[in-house]
Amino acid sequence: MSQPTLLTHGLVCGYRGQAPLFHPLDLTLAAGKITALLGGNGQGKTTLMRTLLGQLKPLAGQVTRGGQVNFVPQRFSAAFSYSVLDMVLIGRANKIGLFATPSRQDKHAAMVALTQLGIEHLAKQAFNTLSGGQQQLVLIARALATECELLILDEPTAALDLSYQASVIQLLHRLAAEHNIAILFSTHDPAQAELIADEVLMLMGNQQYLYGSKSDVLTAANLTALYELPVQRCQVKSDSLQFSTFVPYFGSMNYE
Ligand SMILES: Nc1ncnc2c1ncn2[C@@H]1O[C@H](COP(=O)(O)OP(=O)(O)OP(=O)(O)O)[C@@H](O)[C@H]1O
Repeated sequence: MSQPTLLTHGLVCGYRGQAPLFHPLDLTLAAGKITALLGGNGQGKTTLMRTLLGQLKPLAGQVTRGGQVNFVPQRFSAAFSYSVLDMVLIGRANKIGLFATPSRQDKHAAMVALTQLGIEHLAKQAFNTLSGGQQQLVLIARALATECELLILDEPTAALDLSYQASVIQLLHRLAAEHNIAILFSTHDPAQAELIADEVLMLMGNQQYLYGSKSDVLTAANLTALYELPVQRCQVKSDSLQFSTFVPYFGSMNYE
């Protein structure tokens, strides 16, 4: 078993005066492993992530962090008109030190992160003038530049076109496999979890959740129960491709 980078024991999340979002959770995020977080709207994915990060206090239980954690939010509004390069350099603030200016090495690391996401051409542009999807890529680059041990990403592909979705999913896989980073990412797309996750946490509503290996948790039956619509596992086979994915059936209406 890889080294745990984050552990929770009996963790209960939620907001004061409201029922807990789910039953006590023992979660292990281990180096080199990817955990996908699925759940319907409002089931508590963002709340869980913010609790793991220490931004929200648990209602009960403990979170133990064993390394540097970085977070990629869904959205971020910058108070000033930073350039994209400056935004990524902010990710290295802990390495640069108070009142120091970024070194050549810091700028190189920031440019490498932008290049890994295929957006180095945006380096000089103002962050506030980018599209939502471009901003999302910059936030991922900023997290990459921190060289952290655990990366938590809130729907990192939500605003991205299919091509950038593929880049980000491949990048997450590479970060875990080659750099031994522990990754937790939330998604509404079970096909992404199927491609790269080792473990899956599925928030089912009514305080219930399923947590375990991808093969145990990410099944058509569980997804059908989660989304309350039929979801089928499909095998895609052609001369050059072979993979398994999930296809939802969007209702009984006749769309012709
Ligand atoms: N600051 C807050 N105070 C009180 N309740 C909140 C607060 N933030 C979120 N909630 C509630 O907590 C529940 C979980 O919200 P959360 O944002 O964690 O869900 P989510 O699974 O991330 O949803 P989505 O998939 O729509 O992003 C929701 O019912 C939401 O209304």
